[in-house]
Amino acid sequence: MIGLTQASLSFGALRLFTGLSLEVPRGRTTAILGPNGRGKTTLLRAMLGFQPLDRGRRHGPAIVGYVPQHGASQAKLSGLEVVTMGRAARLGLFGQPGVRDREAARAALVQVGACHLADLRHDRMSGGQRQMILIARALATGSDALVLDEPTSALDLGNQARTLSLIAALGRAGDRAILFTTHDPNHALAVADEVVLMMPGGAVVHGPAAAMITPDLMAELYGVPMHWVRPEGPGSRIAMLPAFTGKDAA
Ligand SMILES: Nc1ncnc2c1ncn2[C@@H]1O[C@H](COP(=O)(O)OP(=O)(O)OP(=O)(O)O)[C@@H](O)[C@H]1O
Repeated sequence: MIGLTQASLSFGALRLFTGLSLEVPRGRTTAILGPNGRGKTTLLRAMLGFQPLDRGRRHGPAIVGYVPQHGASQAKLSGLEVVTMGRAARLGLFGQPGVRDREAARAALVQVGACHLADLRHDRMSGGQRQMILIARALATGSDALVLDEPTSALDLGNQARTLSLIAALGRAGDRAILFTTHDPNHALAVADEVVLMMPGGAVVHGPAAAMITPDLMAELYGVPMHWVRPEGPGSRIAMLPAFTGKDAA
């Protein structure tokens, strides 16, 4: 569906990836993890076809639903108007959205549970509301591929949970290739089938989420010890946390 074949990219001495082959098929969800500045956004942009490669090939649909990191507010546009912008790539140069485009936008709002935001100005929405509108805009493209750059990073815990549940539900529907970046291994483990680790030093490894989200690999990725926390009780979920010295240190 969407992927790279034998792809290499460096910025001067900074080697982002070399000979990387990565495929996100329809019905699968892939998460990308790596330290700050390692190249996660650039890898997404390469998958989208926005970032030229030094070597190798990108393949995928011409139209991809894209949710950028900290998506800018679309001043003065209503929620529905922002979502309708997702149809732009399907209109001609001077084309105006028609009935089908407005229907697609409304359907996307329903899908993310944000109909109540249709008439609210995007620049007056909270961060979580804006994010739902930007995800709806990506869905309104009608693309089979959905790419999200740190979709939870600016959100409170409630909105993180809602956004993760939505991505997981879209994944379970099985009709899209989904790719997202995250700084939280727990989010990757809960939502993704496959995980890509952009290791310090230039290596990129990928595989099934359960094989990639381990204390050893996470410690190597982030440079701090990591450990599992196994809570008890119904509804609890195993979590991976970094070890650090807190106020209770001896
Ligand atoms: N067009 C460019 N030319 C040169 N360097 C670039 C270019 N685009 C990005 N970089 C550099 O590539 C590196 C990776 O940036 P990128 O934004 O992809 O990292 P990231 O892993 O998404 O970071 P973060 O977790 O902080 O969001 C950074 O050092 C950045 O400055």
